Amino acid sequence: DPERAAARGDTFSALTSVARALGPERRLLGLLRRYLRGEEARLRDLTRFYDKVLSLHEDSTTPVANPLLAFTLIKRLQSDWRNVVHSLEASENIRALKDGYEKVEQDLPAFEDLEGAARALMRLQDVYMLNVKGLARGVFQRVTGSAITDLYSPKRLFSLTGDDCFQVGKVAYDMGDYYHAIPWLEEAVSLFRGSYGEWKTEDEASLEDALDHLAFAYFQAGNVSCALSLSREFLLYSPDNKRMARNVLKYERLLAESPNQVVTEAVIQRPNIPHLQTRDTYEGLCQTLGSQPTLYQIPSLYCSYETNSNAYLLLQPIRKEVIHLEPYIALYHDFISDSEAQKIREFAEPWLQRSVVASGEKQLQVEYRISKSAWLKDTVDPMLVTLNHRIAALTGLDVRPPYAEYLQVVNYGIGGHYEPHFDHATSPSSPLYRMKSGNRVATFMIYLSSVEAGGATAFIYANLSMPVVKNAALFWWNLHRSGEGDSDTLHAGCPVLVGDKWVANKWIHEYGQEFRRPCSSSPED
Ligand SMILES: O=C(O)CCC(=O)C(=O)O
Ligand SMILES: [Fe+2]
Repeated sequence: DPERAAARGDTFSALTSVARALGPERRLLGLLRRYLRGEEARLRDLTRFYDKVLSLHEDSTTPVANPLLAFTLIKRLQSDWRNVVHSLEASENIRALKDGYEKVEQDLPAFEDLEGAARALMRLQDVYMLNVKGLARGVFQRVTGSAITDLYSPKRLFSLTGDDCFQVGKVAYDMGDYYHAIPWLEEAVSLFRGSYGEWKTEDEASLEDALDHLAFAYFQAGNVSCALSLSREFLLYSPDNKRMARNVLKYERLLAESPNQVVTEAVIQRPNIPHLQTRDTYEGLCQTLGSQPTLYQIPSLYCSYETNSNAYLLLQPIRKEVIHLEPYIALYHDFISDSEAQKIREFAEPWLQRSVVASGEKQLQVEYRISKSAWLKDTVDPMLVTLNHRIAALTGLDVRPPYAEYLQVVNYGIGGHYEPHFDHATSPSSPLYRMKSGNRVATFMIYLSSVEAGGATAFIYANLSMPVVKNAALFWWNLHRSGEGDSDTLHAGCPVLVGDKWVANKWIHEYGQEFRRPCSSSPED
């Protein structure tokens, strides 16, 4: 049933699924409201009984002289107090809350979602060079040396609690990633210190937990002196903890054996995923958000109204901006209308599934592509046929099946991204060839939404990144005229910092285009 909520563990990978998780939370709010009302009424009634009995005791006249008062004293002690003490009201209230929770439970995000969301925060921290302290305070600032740049200014600051930061740090800690664990646990410790003694029912962790994890993370990262001072602080709060006492002795011994440990603070390397050789270039492009002014000074790049001598386009020309020449990349402004974009998002929504990438003959879910996607056949709505005509008119290419794929609609998740990749197949066993219409000669990608920050489309070797332009479409050739893949088309969808990013891909294949894009034996074309 496509209308069902996202599969458990798959909430974080599309913002529309995250938004859908507001539903179960609203139900939980309703349950808690009823519970609170019930408990308030119960406590009000108990207070009334308490006040009534207390006032009898505070009365200066001897209460037992009056037979009515004497009777009620006996009755209270024989019956009223028992009813008060053994009241089932409290457990009935909590039972209703728990039963309600159990009904909602199957629709709640799973632990994998928490992990995915935590990793998203760390990704944003890395790619946009955000500092954790700022993030925890709710600001999105890039800090490089002494320069601070606001990447996004929220209308209302939303800050994280010590327990929130602890959970992010814990995800990194459990993966042995102390590079990320340390700043998040540092923040957790500092926030917990600031609110020590304030009990919060919803918290999973305490100052002691944060100190314990941070001390061990520092030890693992080679910083014994920090490990030692945090462990000592832990013992102030839990002096009876034998394990921590042993750790303190161990750290003291280590420092006595090699005292230079005190000064040489080990520098921890950020964990690097080996598949990404181009990380620095890629992240640089994501940060500059497409502001490459030199680009627009090249005279061969131009703006024009594309008509292609096509009757449709003569009536309604579309503004084309050539962004780059080798590889050729063009942006078509206002390719679709707001309502068309909205309709496409709505058609796709019920069918969205975690995006996959081709790996050999297989399709895999991977950390380097965080989104959900759906394929929309042209039969879903006549509007999609109109869209194909428009693409064909603009590009001069045949986009009728099987010369092009169905429209792939993509919704990115929290910190959603698609790391540098090629759209065309680079292996002869790729599932792309199942269509029997050759490789993906061109990409026509439509921006179906705007984003508040991040989410640019970066072309690694062309050294440019295209900020999301709502309703615009980006076109590029993936293959040289020879049919050879153009390695300069390596591109990526940068992590979405703030916003709900949607794109739609129309991948156009080689076959069917023979007379529209004549081939060439020159590898440069
Ligand atoms: O989202 C983007 O900006 C790029 C998406 C992309 O490259 C893809 O879906 O293949
Ligand atoms: Fe792509």
